[in-house]
Amino acid sequence: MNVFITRKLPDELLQPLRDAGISYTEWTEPNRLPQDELIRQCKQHDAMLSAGRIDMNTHFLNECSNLKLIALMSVGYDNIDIATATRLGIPVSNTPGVLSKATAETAFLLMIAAARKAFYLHQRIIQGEWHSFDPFTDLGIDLQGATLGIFGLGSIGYEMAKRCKAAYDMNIIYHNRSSNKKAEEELHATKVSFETLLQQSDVLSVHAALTTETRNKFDKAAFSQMKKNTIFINTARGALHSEQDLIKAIQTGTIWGAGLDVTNPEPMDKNNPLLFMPTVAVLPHIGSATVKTRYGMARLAVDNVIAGLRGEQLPQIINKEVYKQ
Ligand SMILES: NC(=O)C1=CN([C@@H]2O[C@H](COP(=O)(O)OP(=O)(O)OC[C@H]3O[C@@H](n4cnc5c(N)ncnc54)[C@H](O)[C@@H]3O)[C@@H](O)[C@H]2O)C=CC1
Ligand SMILES: O=C(O)C(=O)CO
Repeated sequence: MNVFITRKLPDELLQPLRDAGISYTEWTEPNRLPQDELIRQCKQHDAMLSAGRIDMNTHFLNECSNLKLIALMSVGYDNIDIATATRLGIPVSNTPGVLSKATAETAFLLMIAAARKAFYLHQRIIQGEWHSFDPFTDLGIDLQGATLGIFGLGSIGYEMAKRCKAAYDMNIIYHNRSSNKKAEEELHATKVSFETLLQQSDVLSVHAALTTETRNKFDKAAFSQMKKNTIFINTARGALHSEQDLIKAIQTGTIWGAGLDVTNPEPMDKNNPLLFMPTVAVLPHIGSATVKTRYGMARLAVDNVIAGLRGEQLPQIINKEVYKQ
């Protein structure tokens, strides 16, 4: 039994594979894995461990229907055609939970950075402009007691809400498909309509998966309903917001600013106007990038590979239906 791993992982994380008698090939090149090479590799392997965002479209899956499983090292699975994987009988797993705290901390960091223009001021210092800051006009905004609106109150949204409540006693409102009783009881969170979320949030933090329903959810119409002081945070997926509409909303003062860990496309162009706006903070999709979290994700992915190659049900299966066919 063997597995193709799309990126080099620390050797100690692969010991369980060796112990289980599973051999592996890692993609060690610094450049991104081209799809024809991915297909060539996957045709020669029984499983694939996807460490990094790779487009697993219908063509790829049809070509690689030999795979006994695909283990993603991410919680999001918008980059794989799950319906086709299911039709072909390929179980797909992800890594929920282990990355929730680290990703929420990234959202929290971006919120403060945008509120206090931190990334912009850092750039000014590098440019030798320590005194560029006007102490009466270049001020930030306070977060104490502000209203935090969460779009998609699942695992990461809950951790973000918990941090905002503890640090700033923020009032929590959320819009979700179902009620989150834990957040309502512990954080006094209130479920609201999408319109109320837009109209009442001082900070609006996006934590829902990218689906056909959520794509472009935050567009001109949405930004125009927000408050002038709203900070828009997105650590979910860049395609949930319209970048052009966000740029206009900030340039025209419709909203205050934004904190983005995800963009569309990734990487973001180095001349993107968002990178030069005082009230915007951008990070290169590092939500889960801490040692403990990344190791936890890799361990879960490896456990899924071992279970799948032993013919067992994957511990973190996305497409359970695959076992019912
Ligand atoms: N920036 C980063 O590095 C990371 C980004 N992510 C992104 O964060 C997303 C969320 O992750 P988790 O919190 O673990 O997922 P989750 O499944 O625990 O939470 C997502 C929540 O969004 C809700 N939701 C989905 N569609 C909705 C809609 N149309 N309207 C309202 N609510 C909706 C769901 O009901 C659920 O409660 C992932 O799908 C991924 O795209 C996840 C980890 C790291
Ligand atoms: O897990 C995810 O969905 C990510 O975006 C990367 O950790």
